[in-house]
Amino acid sequence: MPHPNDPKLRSFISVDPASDFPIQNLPYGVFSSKDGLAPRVGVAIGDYVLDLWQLAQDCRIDVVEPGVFAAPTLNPFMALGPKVWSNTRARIGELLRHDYPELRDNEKLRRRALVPMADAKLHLPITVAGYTDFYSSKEHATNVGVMFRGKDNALQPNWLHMPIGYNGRASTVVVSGTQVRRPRGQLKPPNVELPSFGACKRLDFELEMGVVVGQPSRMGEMLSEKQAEEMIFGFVLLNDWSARDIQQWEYVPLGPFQAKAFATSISPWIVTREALEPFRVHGPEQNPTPLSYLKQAQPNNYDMQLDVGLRAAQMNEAMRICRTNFKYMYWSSVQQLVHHASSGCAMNIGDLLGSGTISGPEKHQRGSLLEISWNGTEPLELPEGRKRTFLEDGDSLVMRGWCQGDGYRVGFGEVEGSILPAS
Ligand SMILES: O=C(O)/C=C/C(=O)CC(=O)CC(=O)O
Ligand SMILES: [Ca+2]
Ligand SMILES: [Mg+2]
Repeated sequence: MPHPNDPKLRSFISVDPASDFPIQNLPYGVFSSKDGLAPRVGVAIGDYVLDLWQLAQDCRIDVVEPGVFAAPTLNPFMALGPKVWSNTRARIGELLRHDYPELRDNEKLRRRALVPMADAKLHLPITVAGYTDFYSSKEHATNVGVMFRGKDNALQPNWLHMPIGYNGRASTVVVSGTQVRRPRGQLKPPNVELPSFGACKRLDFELEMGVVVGQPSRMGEMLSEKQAEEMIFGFVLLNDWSARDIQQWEYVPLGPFQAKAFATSISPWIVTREALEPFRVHGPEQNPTPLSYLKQAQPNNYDMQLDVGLRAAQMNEAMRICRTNFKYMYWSSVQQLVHHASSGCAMNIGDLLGSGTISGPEKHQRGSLLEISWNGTEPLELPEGRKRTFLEDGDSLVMRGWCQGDGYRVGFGEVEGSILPAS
């Protein structure tokens, strides 16, 4: 049997080379369709969603209990562990191959199991157990540090020794397409003496990737690089919406709180770690050498292109405002997970780890408006004379990500959200 990542594989379903969802990808999600059935587990292939519950009911995927695919969340499937994840993906890849007749030639089953993407509603794919957000792009941390604390205190002394993070809110993680209401909070601009409570005036996005943790670790247990890697089920695109004015006033000394608690958006498709395997690369050199528990024996970064578009209410299409790459991250997702468990903190199935804002060395690689507009001092020019320092009501933000293979791409689709006025 060919390897499920083989670039030569083709499906009997025709897939455009520019599609994010060729047979080499097979990302998992939760969907419902016009048939009135409850939300269940599916896999994206070209312009279709493959209904895994229908396939399993028909005994076509015997590696798992059909019940796990009837669930409105991937948590029960993730609980089965990496061997089952891998065997299931291999079996789905086999069923979709152009030279494998079992599904290809069974018209009745095909009609039940292949739902046009256009008819599918995509749901939040996991029950988010906990949400942690890191701060692992050196370029982003330096830019924010310069703006918030000045050039001499930009990177704090701990930053080069460990992945810095904070515990965020799982309760407000939403799926792409969910509208985001402008938050209210305490504001105290530097030139004003006392704080007031009101609508955020400096609403921002943050371009991030999210790691979906698919296996638990025990309280008190440390993780090796290998153990941490094997706990990672896959990745999603993540937008850590941020209220910069609330953040600037509240963050000392415990870090972001309400500024980042009102909404975090993720893409509906989880691209598996296994599908990203061919795109592994080394991250930037780490100097000083990390303490031994954080050392990496293998490359744990990914060559993944990322772009962000902004569409104001009056614009027909989004304008690209950032183009960067996940490979620039200083601390890898594996190091973040190892560090997260290093005190004995238990990890749960369904934990979501934000990578931290992904910026890069160049100006066009800045992953937030805070950096793009340099704290509001260099407005971004949109078509027809419009300008932006931060997000306005009605603005829509779209993030995309993909790894480019030879003649195909392994992509994430998009995470989109638009801004509603404060209530
Ligand atoms: O105070 C600071 O230095 C800034 C902290 C953040 O903005 C937290 C955050 O979300 C980090 C990130 O996404 O990289
Ligand atoms: Ca963030
Ligand atoms: Mg958030």
